[in-house]
Amino acid sequence: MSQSAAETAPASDPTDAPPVVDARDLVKVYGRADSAVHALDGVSVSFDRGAFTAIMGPSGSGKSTLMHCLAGLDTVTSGTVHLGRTELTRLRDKQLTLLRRDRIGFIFQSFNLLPMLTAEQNILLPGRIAKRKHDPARFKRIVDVVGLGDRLSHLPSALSGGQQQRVAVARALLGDPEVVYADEPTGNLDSRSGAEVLGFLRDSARDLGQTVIMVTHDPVAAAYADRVVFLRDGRLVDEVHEPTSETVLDHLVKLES
Ligand SMILES: Nc1ncnc2c1ncn2[C@@H]1O[C@H](COP(=O)(O)OP(=O)(O)OP(=O)(O)O)[C@@H](O)[C@H]1O
Repeated sequence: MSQSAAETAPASDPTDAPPVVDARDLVKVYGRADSAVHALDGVSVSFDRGAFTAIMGPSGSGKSTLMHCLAGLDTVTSGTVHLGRTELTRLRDKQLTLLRRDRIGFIFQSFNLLPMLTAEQNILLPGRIAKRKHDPARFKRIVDVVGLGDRLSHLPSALSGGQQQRVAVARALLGDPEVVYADEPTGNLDSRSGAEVLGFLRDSARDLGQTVIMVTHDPVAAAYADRVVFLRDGRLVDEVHEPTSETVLDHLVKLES
């Protein structure tokens, strides 16, 4: 780069930015000796800021294990996981709990809302537990984006499945986490509500620079991502950029054959 170009380059050139999440040579073995299962068998993968990535593969290929190891929900047998500059795989349980609370957002298939709290209280709960002040402008923006404005005082039981998952999405996004992990986020939703939730995840990546990593079985859901990585037998075997449901399905069929 010439000197003048270097002088005018933005202070944080995204091409220089380290990945938000970086996994190197991950191995996860469950059980011992004869009953040992190599759920992850040397996986190296990284995820850039603002990227929406889907993890796919046949049943038992290691998708959930990979996500749990990336998110510090499970320990690895060997290998490293970094979140930014922090090596998760070196942290003790208490430090991991704080890291998950403060730096990671989670969205689960079963929504995981507290039934006695309103939608608004559910969205604000992680911040209250962490004794973090929330940014009212961000709260309003996220609630508007996910279309919950007139439902905030409702209990989860008075909300549809799609609305409950939107509460979970808003809850995951509010604290401005470095990464959001979504585990089959549309598994319990009809196709229209599922499409809405996936649209919010895609928009949060594009508009808010949110890094999103999603495990899914559904090629239609994966097509909302920027990139799909494929696992088979605990190994990363393929990836597709700018996926469509057809290209994802083609790859899955090849993997299963
Ligand atoms: N706690 C555990 N103890 C023993 N084996 C396990 C455990 N968790 C997962 N496994 C095994 O590890 C392998 C990978 O499982 P994992 O759940 O990660 O796959 P997956 O791709 O998410 O599967 P699915 O699509 O069916 O949810 C499988 O062989 C599974 O049986």
